[in-house]
Amino acid sequence: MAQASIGIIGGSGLYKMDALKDVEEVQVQTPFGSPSDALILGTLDGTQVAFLARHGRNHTLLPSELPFRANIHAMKQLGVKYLISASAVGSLKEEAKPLDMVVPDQFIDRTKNRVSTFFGEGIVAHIAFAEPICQNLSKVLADAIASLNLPEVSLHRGGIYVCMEGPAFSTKAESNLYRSWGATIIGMTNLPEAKLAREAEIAYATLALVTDYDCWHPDHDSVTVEMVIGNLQRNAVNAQKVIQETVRQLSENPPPSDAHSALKYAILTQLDKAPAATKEKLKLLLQKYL
Ligand SMILES: CSC[C@H]1O[C@H](OP(=O)(O)O)[C@H](O)[C@@H]1O
Ligand SMILES: Nc1ncnc2[nH]cnc12
Repeated sequence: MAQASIGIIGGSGLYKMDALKDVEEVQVQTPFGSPSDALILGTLDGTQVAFLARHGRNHTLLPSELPFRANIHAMKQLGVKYLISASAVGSLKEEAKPLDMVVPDQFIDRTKNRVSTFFGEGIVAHIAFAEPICQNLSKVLADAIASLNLPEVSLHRGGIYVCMEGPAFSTKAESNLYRSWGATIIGMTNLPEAKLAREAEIAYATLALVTDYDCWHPDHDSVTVEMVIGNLQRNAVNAQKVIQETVRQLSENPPPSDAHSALKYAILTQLDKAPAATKEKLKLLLQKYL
């Protein structure tokens, strides 16, 4: 199978990368089922990347229905070491305006119904997640945004992404609660993905594209799908430029990442005593440690 060390997951409104060349669709099968869609392999300025539409290319999957494990496992099978997630988010702070870009560094988990580990069935692992997003990859991403000087787009380095279950948007009481916690943005997808990427020893960073002020702002209408997709489409060209520039910088100077050895001290179970079937299922993640 063709390989790519850089992966891109496109969220709501970002279902393809227009600048990809030499495109090849790959149907990847995993021990955790099928990914959200075929992965699209192609080159960006000569660098091989793998792209996946998180909700499927026709947006047919709810956040709670996303096959997060299959998506990350598929990226791992293709050799991905750096994963950039482009996602629509609501803003919980006045200064993060629609069309702005946030590169968050923390999460708060408000999901209820997500499987966010590859482990279990006889093999126990606890990854460190105090720093849930790779800071070195985030720096490359944020520097790429800054270097483009995009008109009318402010960059916010760092911030807390609240990951809610959905699919309904928040109540005003919830939105104000998250504001009182100091959170910056809200979405429904990035936290399980970041956990699984860490377990798969893939560096993960979020390019959060602000589409709305959720429902707390007295001077702005409450979020609707129309608002999210409308603003995302207005920003899609910028988002793709950012991804292209990030890929260019990563290919020239791939940074070290603690994520690349995340399982080193995380596995509790003595692997020589672990069930053979589970070892086989997790072979791709564990092979370094067997
Ligand atoms: C279409 S509005 C809500 C939807 O948009 C965000 O998706 P993604 O993170 O994949 O860009 C949000 O998380 C919800 O899934
Ligand atoms: N306000 C919001 N809440 C949750 N997910 C979102 N995605 C985009 N805007 C959002």
